[in-house]
Amino acid sequence: MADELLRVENLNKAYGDQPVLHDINFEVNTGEVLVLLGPSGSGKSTLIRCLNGLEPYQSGDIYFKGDHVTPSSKNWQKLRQKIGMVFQSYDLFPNLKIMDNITLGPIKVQKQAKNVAEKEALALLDSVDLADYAQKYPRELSGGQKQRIAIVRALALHPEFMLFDEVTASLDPEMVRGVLEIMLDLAKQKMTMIVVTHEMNFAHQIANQVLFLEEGRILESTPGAQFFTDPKTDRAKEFLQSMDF
Ligand SMILES: Nc1ncnc2c1ncn2[C@@H]1O[C@H](COP(=O)(O)OP(=O)(O)OP(=O)(O)O)[C@@H](O)[C@H]1O
Repeated sequence: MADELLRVENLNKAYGDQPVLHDINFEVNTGEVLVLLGPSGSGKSTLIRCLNGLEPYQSGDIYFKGDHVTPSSKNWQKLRQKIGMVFQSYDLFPNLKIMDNITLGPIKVQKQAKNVAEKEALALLDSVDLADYAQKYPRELSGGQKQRIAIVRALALHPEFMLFDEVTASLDPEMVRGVLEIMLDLAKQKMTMIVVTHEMNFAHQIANQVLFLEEGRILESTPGAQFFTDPKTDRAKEFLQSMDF
């Protein structure tokens, strides 16, 4: 397919002798948002971590823009540079100011000139209404602000797609909206994303495609618009009900 960005074929993953992902197959097209849903322990985080090379997997194939990538290969390094990842815990460096947290990667890894990296960081900070915080330390920010910085830090590396793993799960309710709005904006700008979330209204708004996992298997792969109005499986219906959707 012309605009296919990522394809996963028959991915299997076990922790020790406990299988956690079984024959996972899916693809994501450029500009699309794939939302992973499923009960706790169904394997969503593990799948995201396999895609980013944080977890080895036992078998299966991953293709990026049609190229086969394997964790031991050079092109895997290239793939990782194209991926922006944001986790539940923001992982900002506590001893670095916000500006330095954001520009560290662009300067050290991508060899950008400091003034160029800082100019872009300021523009990104401005886009999330945090330009005034450039010279502050992470401890001076709220959880929601830190998470917005974590997103900006990932964007500063010019990723071709973004992985978001429950980025609002540890935030106070009043902080959640600001972070989700940034993700909705990114979707409008056609950033390709894979998103794990427990926020069903947000998932409904953002998903082009939903993968519903249970016990490490994809029970359904359904267009977002349909999943939330007419899921294919009873398990997905029960799941949505359990999430008060
Ligand atoms: N590092 C690990 N070592 C061993 N087992 C693990 C490890 N990480 C996860 N698991 C197991 O793998 C399975 C899938 O976990 P995973 O965290 O991927 O689920 P999840 O769908 O993201 O759950 P949640 O919604 O609660 O975050 C679970 O049975 C979990 O206990």
